[in-house]
Amino acid sequence: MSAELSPIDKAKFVAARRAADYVEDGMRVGLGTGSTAAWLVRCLGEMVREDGLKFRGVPTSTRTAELAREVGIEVISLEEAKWLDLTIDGADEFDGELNLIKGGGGALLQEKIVATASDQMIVIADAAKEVHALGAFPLPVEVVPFGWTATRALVEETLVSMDVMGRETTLRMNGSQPFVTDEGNFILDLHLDRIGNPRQLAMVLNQMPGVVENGLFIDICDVVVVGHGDGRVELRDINAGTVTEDRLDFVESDNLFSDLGD
Ligand SMILES: O=C(CO)[C@H](O)[C@H](O)COP(=O)(O)O
Repeated sequence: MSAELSPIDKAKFVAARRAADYVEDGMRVGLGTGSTAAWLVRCLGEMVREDGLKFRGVPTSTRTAELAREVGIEVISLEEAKWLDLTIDGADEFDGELNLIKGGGGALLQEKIVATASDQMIVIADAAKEVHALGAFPLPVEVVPFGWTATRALVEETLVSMDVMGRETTLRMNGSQPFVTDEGNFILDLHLDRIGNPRQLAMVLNQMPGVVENGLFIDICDVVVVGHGDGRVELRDINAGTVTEDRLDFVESDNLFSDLGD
């Protein structure tokens, strides 16, 4: 029941539920990864089953693909879709220009490919994800396993030369083994505190041998749907500014929210 969910889960839910309204019949939609994106996938599954919504989804991870199929969404590959009307995904941080850090769930590579193959990217996030400057959340960088220690050394040297604050770099682990992405790569997490020039850092990182992709999403996101634990939703549109809506009706909806909370 809704009362058992924490304010943060309610915030994620209302953001996801509001963003689901952007999906229309016939669309090809990129489906993000993470706990907020999982709420979205469940909401969309409900809309497919209960309201007859007809769309096809391109998942950004095996986890999301499994959940999407489970809830009744038609899943296709990006190759089949060719181009997407919309991608809806979570984020670890967003700033005032709607630039993002993503990859906390390790799916940044597929997420960036899918988002940039879309007419529009909508991010769903609880209000705690908003920052003045990106970088408090460790920046994920996907690297090929071959020579990863050399790649890490190069990344660290470059951060020093760019005078980026922080600079500690850790290999993401899954128990005693390195975490392996869906594409078979490793992830370095860059503990930077504050990124002064995210655009420059994103470009520099991607020029290094061994780096596959980084978690900075610059000029990719069009709208952030910000959820609050009391049911309020803010729409931050890169062109239209901020609109606030009271969506307690989502939280109080017995047949949707309470089912999803199980
Ligand atoms: O980038 C991501 C996965 O790679 C997620 O969108 C990000 O980590 C946010 O996750 P959550 O919604 O669980 O807070």
